[in-house]
Amino acid sequence: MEVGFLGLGIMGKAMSMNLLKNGFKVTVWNRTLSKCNELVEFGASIGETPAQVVKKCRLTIAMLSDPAAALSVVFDKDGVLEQIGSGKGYIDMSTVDPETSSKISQAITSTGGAFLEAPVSGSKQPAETGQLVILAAGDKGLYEESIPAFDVLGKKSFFLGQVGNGAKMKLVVNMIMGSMMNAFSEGLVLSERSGLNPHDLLDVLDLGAIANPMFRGKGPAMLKSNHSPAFPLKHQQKDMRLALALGDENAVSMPVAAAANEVLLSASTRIDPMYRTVMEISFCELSFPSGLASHRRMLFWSRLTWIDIDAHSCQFRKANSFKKARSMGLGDLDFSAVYEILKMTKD
Ligand SMILES: NC(=O)C1=CN([C@@H]2O[C@H](COP(=O)(O)OP(=O)(O)OC[C@H]3O[C@@H](n4cnc5c(N)ncnc54)[C@H](OP(=O)(O)O)[C@@H]3O)[C@@H](O)[C@H]2O)C=CC1
Ligand SMILES: O=CCCC(=O)O
Repeated sequence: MEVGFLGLGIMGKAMSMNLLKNGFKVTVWNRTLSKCNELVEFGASIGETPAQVVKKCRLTIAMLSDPAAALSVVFDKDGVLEQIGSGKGYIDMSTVDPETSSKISQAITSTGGAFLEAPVSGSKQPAETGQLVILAAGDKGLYEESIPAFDVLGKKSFFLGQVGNGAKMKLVVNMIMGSMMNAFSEGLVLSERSGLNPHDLLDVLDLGAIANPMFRGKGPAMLKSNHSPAFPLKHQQKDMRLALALGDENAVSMPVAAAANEVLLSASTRIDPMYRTVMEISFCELSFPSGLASHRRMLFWSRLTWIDIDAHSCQFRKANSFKKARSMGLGDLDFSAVYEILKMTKD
């Protein structure tokens, strides 16, 4: 079976690799085209544009960051719409809102093409091992045709009916998950500050009624301040924002989710630009290694107080290397980094 794959981020790379390893012919495209090279080593072909991929493949899967990316890949020049039509199927597995999904669906089906939304539950590791949970909705015929691919990508597929239901289910799940991560992080900070050993807390939680794979998997790494990204913070905030909008549309008050969103939002909008500034400071520090002159220069560049510099230099030290730190913001770290933010705001 030949499939196209658009978007080779954390998830798309793992999923397309999985398809290749299981005997599928895969043609890949990514906005940053160089990311296709690793897949080519495993037998993938490259399409230079989304339109080229769709032209070549009867079935094309997309795994893109957010609604803007999902729309751009379909509607922009050289996009999916230029080549989709009767006899071809498009499956968007990105996490987006129901409106985005419906807009894409209408455009695809108006050409005679078939559309399925199929967001997934599960992160980097389940994507690598084919253990995702697939939340499909839309064209039932396309769903059935896609089952061989879904069987490789996931451990269970749900068909949830009309377009929008897959997106809604995914947003509800991630709204719960984002609130859980915030509560978990607060619990870890509270245990530390009140004189308990947070490792004991992990053991206690794991033996009780709220034990779950997320606390078990992420807890020990969080206590080591290891937040290498599986599910980026910026995507969790996007999902929380979209879930809150869904709550608003349905007159559901969600104060817990709204509070969790505030923490996620402050991470990506308030702290992230400061974090980037620290990267600039560090460049200065390299150019002017010591003395008052360099300090003044740093202050001039950053427009922050010394206290800010100290606080954010701590964040800089958490990045594994200077090169990595330069190219990352906090939003690119795993969503478990919300723990660091809660620690900082409670300092
Ligand atoms: N990571 C996870 O645990 C999970 C993620 N998801 C969802 O899956 C989707 C992908 O997540 P993930 O792989 O982690 O994200 P990444 O940030 O790792 O990858 C995002 C992908 O989208 C592409 N992209 C971003 N903006 C555009 C644009 N304007 N036009 C074209 N391509 C664009 C990126 O291209 P480029 O390389 O050029 O930047 C990259 O291929 C998201 O919707 C996320 O919410 C769902 C379940 C789990
Ligand atoms: O959307 C991301 C979900 C991450 C997970 O299920 O662990």
